[in-house]
Amino acid sequence: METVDVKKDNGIGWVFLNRPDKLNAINMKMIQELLTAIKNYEEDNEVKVIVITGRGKAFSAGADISQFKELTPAGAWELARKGRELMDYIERVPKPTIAMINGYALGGGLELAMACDFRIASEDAMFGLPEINLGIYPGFGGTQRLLRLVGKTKALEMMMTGDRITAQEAERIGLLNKVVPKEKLEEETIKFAQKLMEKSPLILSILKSVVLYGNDAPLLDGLNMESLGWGFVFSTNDQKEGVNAFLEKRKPNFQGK
Ligand SMILES: CCCCC/C=C/C(=O)SCCNC(=O)CCNC(=O)[C@H](O)C(C)(C)COP(=O)(O)OP(=O)(O)OC[C@H]1O[C@@H](n2cnc3c(N)ncnc32)[C@H](O)[C@@H]1OP(=O)(O)O
Repeated sequence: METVDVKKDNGIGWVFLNRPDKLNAINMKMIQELLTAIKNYEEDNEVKVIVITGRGKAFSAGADISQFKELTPAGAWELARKGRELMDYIERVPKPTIAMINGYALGGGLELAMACDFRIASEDAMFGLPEINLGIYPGFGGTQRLLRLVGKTKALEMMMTGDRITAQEAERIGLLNKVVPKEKLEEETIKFAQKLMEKSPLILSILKSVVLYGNDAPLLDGLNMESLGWGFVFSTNDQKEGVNAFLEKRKPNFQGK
């Protein structure tokens, strides 16, 4: 692949945005290659957790602005649609996803990070949705995802001013799970991923789909989905293993079945 590279290591499927000289700006090629990488990891039983990060000094400085110059309305719609489809796919992939944010996460770069389940950032990372300064607005799902993550007040402030915020501020408003020293970013991300890998991948995927369903549904529908899923979990071996392990005072050995 040209714009993305991948590496499998101890249950983690790493995805590297790989246009460091352009601060990993996201073009159509990268959208396609990211989708391929995620789909491959979805099918790969050795991959339990997917981590997306950037090569170089940025996670991603957003959609590639150079492609906007000649964009027709139809082309803009296609780009927005393909980008959104990618973000929606990442959000719904039935494995935990982590954005490991190693620098700027701006515009479409932040939208990509927000499509992941978790965001871990180095303390010098910077965040923002500066699209408004280009006479546009977030189009990879950011208007909706930021709203749900941090609430209307901060979401509108970030989108309407285009101002950047620090990692500390991003953590304070609920955009990040964790901020860590730069030199510990990879180590802390791996630790977090390992914690997830100790759980049942099957139950994690059911849990994820229940939570995502509830994020977009009326409360009663979400609660019903929770109860149904909760019943379904009792048809799995991992539920039996979890309960037996507790009663037998040992660590569970989940098989994802
Ligand atoms: C249709 C669907 C759209 C979906 C909605 C999403 C929209 C977007 O994401 S719009 C883009 C939003 N992002 C930005 O506005 C950030 C733009 N970049 C910057 O402001 C700066 O690059 C910086 C503050 C992030 C870093 O500044 P600095 O350290 O001085 O680095 P350079 O500006 O010299 O950048 C190095 C190199 O990278 C190119 N580049 C950076 N960002 C982008 C980008 N978003 N698109 C295209 N190219 C980008 C920059 O032009 C430099 O390239 P060279 O000039 O060839 O060295």
